[in-house]
Amino acid sequence: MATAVRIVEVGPRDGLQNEPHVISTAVKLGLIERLEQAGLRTIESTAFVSSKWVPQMADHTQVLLGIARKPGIAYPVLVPNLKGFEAARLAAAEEIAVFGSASETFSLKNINCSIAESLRRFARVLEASRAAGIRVRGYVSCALGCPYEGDVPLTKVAEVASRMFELGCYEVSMADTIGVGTPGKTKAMLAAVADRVPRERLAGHFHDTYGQALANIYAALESDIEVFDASIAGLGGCPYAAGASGNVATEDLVYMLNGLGVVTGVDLDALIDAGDYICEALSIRTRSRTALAKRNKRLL
Ligand SMILES: CC(=O)SCCNC(=O)CCNC(=O)[C@H](O)C(C)(C)COP(=O)(O)OP(=O)(O)OC[C@H]1O[C@@H](n2cnc3c(N)ncnc32)[C@H](O)[C@@H]1OP(=O)(O)O
Ligand SMILES: CC(=O)CC(=O)O
Repeated sequence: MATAVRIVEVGPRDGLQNEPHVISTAVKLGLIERLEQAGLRTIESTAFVSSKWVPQMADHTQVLLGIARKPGIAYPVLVPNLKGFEAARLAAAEEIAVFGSASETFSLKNINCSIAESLRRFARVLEASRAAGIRVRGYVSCALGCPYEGDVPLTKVAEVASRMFELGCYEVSMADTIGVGTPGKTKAMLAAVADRVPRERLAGHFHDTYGQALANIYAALESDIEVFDASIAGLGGCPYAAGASGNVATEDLVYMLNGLGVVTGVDLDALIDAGDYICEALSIRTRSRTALAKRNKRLL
């Protein structure tokens, strides 16, 4: 099992894209700053998608240009196509993430095109990124199930992941978009994908709908995965996956990894402060069990 894990914080993007309460650019920037202060070194900051589809990300350019960037910290942004790439490049993006799906129906609902067409779009984005010196991460949504199709064949999951890797994504994050996976299914999915993509180039992205996210991450750790996406306060969800809950809370992931003696470089107390900040701005209660325990019960 890994002795150190890299956490990709997706709160400012995944965490906020589905919140009915649209928050200001200034608060988003305040959140990113607090996440940096907590020690996170990869912070997915916004999405260059259509503001008609996802109004919560409409201020993407102001967010990316507004970050007081620190050396050693990556601020990837979601990009679905060349139009998004151009806008991200003009906002001086240094890293982007393309996002495909293993389910045909989810691809159509989420990005309005087939899987094959999405891969053609990503090929063009990766070519332009190479020319511009921009790093590209990849996502495969519905790796453990689809809200429209149910089970997704592992051959399809592995095929899409390997295509994204071959196109030049430096890392491919395998996403349980609707949080239906269990540890056994997680291991089987990772084994199928690892036949085609080196394990050290894979990451895990787990939503917590059925309360399985940490268990799935533990299974992924046992499968030699060393990079995990997480969202502050357990925020998150996708507008095209109704009923799915937030991502694994970053606070809960750090608490578990601390207990395992796995190094993350993240300070739990500072992380909980960042969670308080965004929950107050959204007028919601945190979904992190660790933050609740520390704040409400004053344990430890
Ligand atoms: C699992 C997850 O959580 S993934 C994250 C959540 N999902 C998302 O963010 C995806 C949201 N989806 C989208 O933004 C859209 O489906 C897109 C941009 C990917 C494609 O949309 P389409 O309507 O098929 O794009 P199309 O190329 O036909 O253009 C239609 C309009 O969108 C605009 N558009 C296309 N791409 C972009 C973009 N990247 N950014 C902003 N606007 C865009 C076009 O200019 C056009 O605008 P108009 O209607 O004013 O003329
Ligand atoms: C891009 C993502 O956010 C991945 C997913 O949850 O499917």
